[in-house]
Amino acid sequence: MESGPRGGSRPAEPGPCLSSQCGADQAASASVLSAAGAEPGSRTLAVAAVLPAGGCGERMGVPTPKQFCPVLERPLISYTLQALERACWIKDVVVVVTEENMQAMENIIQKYKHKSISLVEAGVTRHRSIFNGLRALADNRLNSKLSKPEVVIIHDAVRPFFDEDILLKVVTAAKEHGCSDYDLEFGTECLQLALKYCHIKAKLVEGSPDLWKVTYKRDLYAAESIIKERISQEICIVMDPKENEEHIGHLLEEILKTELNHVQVTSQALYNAGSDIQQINLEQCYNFVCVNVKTPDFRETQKLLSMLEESNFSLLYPIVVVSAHFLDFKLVSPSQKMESLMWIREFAKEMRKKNILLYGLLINHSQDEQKLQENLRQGAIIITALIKERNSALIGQLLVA
Ligand SMILES: Nc1ccn([C@@H]2O[C@H](COP(=O)(O)OP(=O)(O)OP(=O)(O)O)[C@@H](O)[C@H]2O)c(=O)n1
Ligand SMILES: O=P(O)(O)OC[C@@H](O)[C@@H](O)[C@@H](O)CO
Repeated sequence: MESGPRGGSRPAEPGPCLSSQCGADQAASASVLSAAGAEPGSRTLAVAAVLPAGGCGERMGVPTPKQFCPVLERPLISYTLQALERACWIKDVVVVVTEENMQAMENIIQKYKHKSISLVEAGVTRHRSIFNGLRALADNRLNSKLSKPEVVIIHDAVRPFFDEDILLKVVTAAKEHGCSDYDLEFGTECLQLALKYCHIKAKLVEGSPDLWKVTYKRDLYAAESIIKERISQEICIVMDPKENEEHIGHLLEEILKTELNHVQVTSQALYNAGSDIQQINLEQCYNFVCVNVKTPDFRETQKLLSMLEESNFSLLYPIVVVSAHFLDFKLVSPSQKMESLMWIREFAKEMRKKNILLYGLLINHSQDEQKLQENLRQGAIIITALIKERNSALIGQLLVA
């Protein structure tokens, strides 16, 4: 964290936060930042961020620099940018990358629709990279769009987990606090450098445990597990309200709630294929179970898939769709149904290209209430595993409960 030169600010642009929270949070954060501002009239503080991303990740031991390593098929740095973009009050983000990775970084920005980003060439050490980023902000030489900030957040591109609160704390402290000898003695090398070369007073703010840095290969696995867990907290069951799908759908909902007592399970009806997905409040949900009871078997699944395809919900995270088919195995054997269900294999390949993981599940719709409960429980276990694992090797498979 460094204090930057004073200057104006341009309107904040929300990043690709799929959440509608951005607006409300922005207002709350803006008032905190205004309060932190020393100027009369509660002017909002001009804040920018520099992300050093010019390292080669030697300790990771893989040829790709760790900031570009895929986590659930999206480069790690994109998660860090996404987390920064939740703080809509950060006006500009300068990402510092090596010349050879400049194009790769441009592609990431374009693909994941990151906003307000400028690229600067890295230096041979982390501190030189940071210096290049700061200089670009100070000189305003990158392009006329960059505004001179009062506070600059410096955040390693390889620390993808943090929330807006810690950013606010650090920014507020940067504005408010003077030097603490203790922090300078026992803080990081950055604080020493700030004092030695810039005579800038610094304050150490305690971070949260999730601020850890991806350094070794095991950290990439940990990051992937954390992300998988975060996006598995909500399941939406989709069914047709007019058919007996509703009844079986609610039974499945109850059992999933019991199996996964910390996970939010909701149910939704899809009224017609053309309806806007936002209207049915499926935002921020990355897991769907479609209940198909009557023929044509895939009506609900197809409706949902076309809605998901139209939306961009799968841009940032892979979406799991489980197409659940209820058959009474006494009346219709799974093998009889197999042929019509084979479409799922081809369809799943298509969906995969859109980052939607489609799985099939046959549940024995037994007339015996106790057996049905048992089958639903087994189905719930399979659904849970599919959602938690997000295994792309299993897409298009028909699992049986
Ligand atoms: N010349 C450098 C070196 C590092 N970094 C960045 O500084 C952050 C933290 O550094 P570190 O974890 O040490 O990254 P690497 O230098 O890539 O890793 P290693 O030391 O294992 O080579 C990373 O985002 C890294 O890309 C940078 O911008 N420029
Ligand atoms: O080389 P290490 O992994 O110990 O740390 C790199 C640090 O310099 C870097 O992460 C800064 O954020 C610490 O101030």
